[in-house]
Amino acid sequence: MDVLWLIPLLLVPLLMWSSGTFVFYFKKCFYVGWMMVLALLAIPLCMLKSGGRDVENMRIIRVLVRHVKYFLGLRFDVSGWEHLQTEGPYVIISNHQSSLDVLGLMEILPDRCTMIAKKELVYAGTVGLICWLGGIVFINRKKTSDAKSVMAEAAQTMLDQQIRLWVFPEGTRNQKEDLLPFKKGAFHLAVQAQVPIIPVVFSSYRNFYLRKEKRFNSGTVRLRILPKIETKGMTSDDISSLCDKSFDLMQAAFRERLRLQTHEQRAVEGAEHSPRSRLLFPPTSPSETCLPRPPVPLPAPPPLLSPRFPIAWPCHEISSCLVDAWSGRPLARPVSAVCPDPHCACSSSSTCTTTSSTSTSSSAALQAVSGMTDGRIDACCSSCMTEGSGHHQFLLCFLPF
Ligand SMILES: CCCCCCCCCCCCCCC(=O)SCCNC(=O)CCNC(=O)[C@H](O)C(C)(C)COP(=O)(O)OP(=O)(O)OC[C@H]1O[C@@H](n2cnc3c(N)ncnc32)[C@H](O)[C@@H]1OP(=O)(O)O
Ligand SMILES: CCCCCCCC/C=C\CCCCCCCC(=O)OC[C@@H](O)COP(=O)(O)O
Repeated sequence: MDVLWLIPLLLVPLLMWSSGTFVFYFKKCFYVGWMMVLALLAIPLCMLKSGGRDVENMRIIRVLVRHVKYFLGLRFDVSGWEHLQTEGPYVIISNHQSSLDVLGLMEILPDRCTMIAKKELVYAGTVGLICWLGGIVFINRKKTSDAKSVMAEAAQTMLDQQIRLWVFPEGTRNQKEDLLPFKKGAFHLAVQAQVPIIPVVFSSYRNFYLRKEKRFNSGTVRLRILPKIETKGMTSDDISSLCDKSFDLMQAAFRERLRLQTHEQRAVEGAEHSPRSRLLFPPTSPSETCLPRPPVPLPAPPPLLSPRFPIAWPCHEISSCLVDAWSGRPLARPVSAVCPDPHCACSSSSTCTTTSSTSTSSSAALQAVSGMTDGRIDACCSSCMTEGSGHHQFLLCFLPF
């Protein structure tokens, strides 16, 4: 009888280990439950700090939410921080896949920034109350005229109180492999207030979170903050083109990342099916911005590295390269080199992927760099890296014969 309580204690880890569906529900319930608890904790803190509804309460909410990702096995990889360094009010727009977006949002949420949300959220228990305390602007999506006047008021408040607003212009959650057409409210808002728009693109969650298939694994979300779009001097006549421009920019970034994700996923699936498959796992967090190729020679190799692999990356990068699926041992040596591809003066990582891994020019460049002759370049990682020197580099995988 005494040991009966042990059963659920053992059952949970067992089910977590054996059933993906159980993990899905467990994590979802944990997420909702824990957010409710955190909100309960945040309510008195916000009341003490501001005495009521105030955008400054978002600071408290941001701090409280930031650790939740660790419980869910999520990582956020942010690029383009510099674009958020903009003074004064602005409108942030981002794609919207799930309530998990809140975690990414809180990773980069600037000061004095709150959101536009559907009015139903205010009834979500403690979460609803904390949303209200955080100054979230609630709109009735079913009554466009009401929503429009609330947003017009918000435009004025943004200016009067120097507030930034985060809008999900898709207007609803969307797990498709593309963005939904944008609603116009965010663009009216920005034009009415004459403030810039900062687009933020969340990478697709499909490699770790699938609602229909009931899968919720660990994974990395890439958040890409794009350069701001100015609206000064624009009028309501410009709304459609502003909306189209923002959509096109975000869709291009989303699709580009999706292509890379597909590439990575195929590589992982290949590894699972072949004992000695040679796979390429792009490094986890390289800078995504490549500088133009410098007209200067390669940087001098750092000291204390193997003379055979003079510009080898540190150990953790080896796992980004070719790995034996059974033993986990690296099959290839990662070596960085200035990309030999003449087209690689790129502004985005998609251009980098065009470099053929086994091209003679790559081989020649690698051999020139490392003096290695008894092997071949097996693959070229799909992301660009920018060294401290400003050199645009690639991670090449050298496979010894
Ligand atoms: C400690 C624990 C704490 C936990 C805390 C967690 C806190 C985090 C909370 C995170 C919140 C996340 C919430 C996410 C959501 O709720 S998403 C859903 C709500 N958001 C939206 O709907 C996005 C904004 N929607 C819009 O902007 C729409 O445009 C809307 C105003 C609602 C109107 O919608 P609709 O009619 O369906 O579409 P259109 O865009 O086509 O508009 C119709 C015509 O109206 C014109 N229009 C739109 N807005 C305006 C305006 N402000 N002023 C003037 N005219 C406007 C638009 O141009 C269309 O006309 P035309 O076709 O151009 O002639
Ligand atoms: C007693 C009430 C119980 C309510 C329980 C629900 C509480 C939710 C709790 C925790 C999640 C925390 C994050 C909340 C933010 C959710 C924002 C969100 O994602 O809203 C969806 C909305 O954008 C679009 O809605 P639809 O896709 O159109 O539908």
